Amino acid sequence: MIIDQVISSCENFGFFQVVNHGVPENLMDEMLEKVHMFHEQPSEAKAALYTRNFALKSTYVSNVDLFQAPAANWRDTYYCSMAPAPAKPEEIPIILRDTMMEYSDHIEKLGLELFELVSEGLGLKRNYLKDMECAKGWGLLCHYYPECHQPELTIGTSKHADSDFLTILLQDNHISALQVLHKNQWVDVPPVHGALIVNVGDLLQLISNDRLKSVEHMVLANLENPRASVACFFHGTHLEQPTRKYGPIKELLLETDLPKYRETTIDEYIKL
Ligand SMILES: O=C(O)CCC(=O)C(=O)O
Ligand SMILES: [Fe+2]
Repeated sequence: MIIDQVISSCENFGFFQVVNHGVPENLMDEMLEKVHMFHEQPSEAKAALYTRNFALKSTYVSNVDLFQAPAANWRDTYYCSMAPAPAKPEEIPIILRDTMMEYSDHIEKLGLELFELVSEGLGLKRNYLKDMECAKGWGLLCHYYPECHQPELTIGTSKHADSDFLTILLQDNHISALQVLHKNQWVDVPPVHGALIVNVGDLLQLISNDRLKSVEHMVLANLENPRASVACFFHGTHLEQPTRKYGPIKELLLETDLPKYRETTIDEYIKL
């Protein structure tokens, strides 16, 4: 039953919300609280981490794509690489360290379970996506959207689909700012306390040959309060294996169903 629900949500919406996921609710609340605390420190306390050198495993930056994107987002991000080459504990800001390590243990388990469910839902062996190492490379993006005095002129996160296999998103409890595109309409995804959001990313769309669709989403800026979120990106192992190519999974191609994508490296896809 659960497998059917997961797969039909991924096919029809590109995302779903999950409860009873095994991540303790108080840990989720604590994680968000710590993200607020980290970002709400004075700039001097965060300056040492501020960099656009994304080869580093623990970084703080305003707008990852500031110099490439047509417009800036009203958003700052602390990024921490978790696998396969995790940041050293001492590289993680002390405010976030313990909570983040505990949270990431739970998220790793949940991620593996989700890849198992998706594999089975696609009619593949339970370990198929895990064996493809879809769950092997991942990191946490701790976003912060300060309150914005001109929200009608500003966007928190502009429209995009995630450039990964799967994202597990924890969003702040008190603000509805996330929207997903469904049948050409922007639909609010208001926070549900204790729930996590799972997005299909572009790479899962690619390897499933469009059977699953990545979901376009964005975040509105808001006047009243700052908002935090934590996105866990299962982005593959392109840093460690830059030449590895991904294409539609052969077992999913029926006689009438030709590959919609050619094989590509993740770096090539990201550049495009
Ligand atoms: O802050 C959010 O709710 C969404 C963040 C997001 O879309 C992303 O990190 O890709
Ligand atoms: Fe996203």
